[in-house]
Amino acid sequence: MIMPAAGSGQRFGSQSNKLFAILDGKPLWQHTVDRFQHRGDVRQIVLAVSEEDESTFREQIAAISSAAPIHLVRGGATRSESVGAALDAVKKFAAESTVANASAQTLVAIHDAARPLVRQADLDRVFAKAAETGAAILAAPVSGTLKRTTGNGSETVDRRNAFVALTPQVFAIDVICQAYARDRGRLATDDAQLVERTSHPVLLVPGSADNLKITFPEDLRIAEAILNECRSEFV
Ligand SMILES: Nc1ccn([C@@H]2O[C@H](COP(=O)(O)OP(=O)(O)OP(=O)(O)O)[C@@H](O)[C@H]2O)c(=O)n1
Ligand SMILES: C[C@](O)(CO)[C@H](O)COP(=O)(O)O
Repeated sequence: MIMPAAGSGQRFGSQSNKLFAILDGKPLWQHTVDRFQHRGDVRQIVLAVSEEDESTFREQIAAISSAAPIHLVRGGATRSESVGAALDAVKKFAAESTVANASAQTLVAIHDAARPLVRQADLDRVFAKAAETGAAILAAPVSGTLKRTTGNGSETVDRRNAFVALTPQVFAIDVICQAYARDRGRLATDDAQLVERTSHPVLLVPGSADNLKITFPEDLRIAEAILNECRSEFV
């Protein structure tokens, strides 16, 4: 598991990292880690964090029990740079693993630390599809009408076959490593975009729309309501 957690949370507007905001009694990032900690198919969690947040993450990690070891790496100025740094650590872990043929079997799941509400059923499906194809991501079908600005107004975008990418985005380790080796540093707002550039197909697995990314302050209140409403979906 790679969890990019080194953002500045500008749209959230708080003084500290939005991932330390309290959701249902504990920091937001810990809910996200919880979604993967107890699955049994996650061997390692690598959090990419900023220099200024590192000590706070270390303190909070020390205070929790974790089934899968949590490692910290220094994130970068963009989400892709943060993921690239974490990927270096995962490659080293896989190469040193005592599990027979670990590298070949290893899937790398990349999930925003700001998405605490991913459902176990969705995880089961995207992990299974990635194991089958080498590249699969959760994505939510577009339910509204899509518009795009034009020079003097707007136009409607055909929403058939249109999805909003979610996370986790799950890849065979050689697939994601080749993609990052080829395009690390080139602008990409998600990881699948880098894999698409290698012409490796990326399968979309329909995921729950409530797998929301905590971006704005109101998203935290929405997340609290969803968690209270259907807690059993997330354990
Ligand atoms: N340089 C960056 C930027 C983002 N992220 C992480 O990528 C995820 C998705 O990014 P986003 O929600 O955009 O977080 P921020 O970049 O912090 O938000 P903003 O764009 O509002 O500053 C978050 O878990 C964030 O911590 C990261 O690890 N490194
Ligand atoms: C990766 C992602 O969550 C997929 O929708 C999204 O692209 C992250 O974008 P952000 O601007 O870094 O939040």
